[in-house]
Amino acid sequence: MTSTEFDTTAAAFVPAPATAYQGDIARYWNSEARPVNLRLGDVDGLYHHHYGIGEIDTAALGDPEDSEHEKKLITELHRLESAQAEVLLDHLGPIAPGDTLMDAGCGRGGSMVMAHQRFGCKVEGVTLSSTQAEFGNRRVQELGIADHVRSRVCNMLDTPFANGQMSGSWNNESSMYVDLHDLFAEHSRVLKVGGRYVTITGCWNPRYGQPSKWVSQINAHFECNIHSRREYLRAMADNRLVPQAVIDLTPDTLPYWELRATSSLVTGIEEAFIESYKDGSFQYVLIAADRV
Ligand SMILES: C[S@@+](CC[C@H](N)C(=O)[O-])C[C@H]1O[C@@H](n2cnc3c(N)ncnc32)[C@H](O)[C@@H]1O
Ligand SMILES: CC(C)=CCC/C(C)=C/COP(=O)(O)OP(=O)(O)O
Ligand SMILES: [Mg+2]
Repeated sequence: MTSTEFDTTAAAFVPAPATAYQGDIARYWNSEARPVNLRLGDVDGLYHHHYGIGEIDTAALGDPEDSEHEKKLITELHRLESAQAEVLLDHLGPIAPGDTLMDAGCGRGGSMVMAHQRFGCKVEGVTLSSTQAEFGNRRVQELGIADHVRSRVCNMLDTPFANGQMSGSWNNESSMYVDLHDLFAEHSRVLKVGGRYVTITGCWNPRYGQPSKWVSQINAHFECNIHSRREYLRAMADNRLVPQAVIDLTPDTLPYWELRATSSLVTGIEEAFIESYKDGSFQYVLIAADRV
């Protein structure tokens, strides 16, 4: 094994879940195969489990009566999901090819591939799902980048990485499955001083008062526990993560949801996202923080 290669035996090891809840989440993602995720990923081989941002390209969508319309709609939804990951990566700051990044809750690995393609760096992903880790590792083998990008089955609250090993780390729609104090303690441990942490997440808005019925519906749909914006900022402050940018992406994600609601790939959760974003009870937020 050369110094640039990963030890793939570590990627194949599947530990027992730390809690019964984590076992539920592992089972959930092991059996997930929704067309809204797989058909979008098939567009260019980047498989995401997050949502999209940006304006709809109506010219690319063309005429709704066109026989190719559904295919164009899928391509457009996928473009918006990749645009979301690009915005997350924009906020990591300068990353060098010799750096390592951590993707906490990496899903099928689309964001990790994009990070490597942009920075040339190593990317370590952790997910509770062995199906997702195998999928991600197969994909990077096909792309010939398995020496730089690796997924493993691992609890993001208790990773095998060394103190200060990471130049940057992120959660892309994966922080609603864990306690935020435990999560940010782990990011703070693995990040070097001066490293950057970024999250894009859905959070309930403290200005609304308490989680709305729509937020409760989203929690039940995904078996997750959405936190408030206040909780994010407090848990970061308690763990040496100092926000450098807090961006409300809610207006940028609404077009994605409104377009998705017209597609054949709807899953039934579209109304809860659209209504909660519109009534102000739920927000789609990016937070970038410096590890100090
Ligand atoms: C909605 S998906 C997001 C996937 C990915 N970040 C993306 O943008 O495509 C949520 C992910 O969080 C992971 N996850 C949830 N709790 C976790 C934990 N305690 N440790 C590691 N991964 C976890 C799940 O396994 C799943 O991969
Ligand atoms: C913003 C919030 C609250 C996200 C919850 C986490 C989640 C399930 C994200 C999308 O995953 P997915 O891409 O598998 O979902 P879907 O099948 O709906 O596209
Ligand atoms: Mg999806």
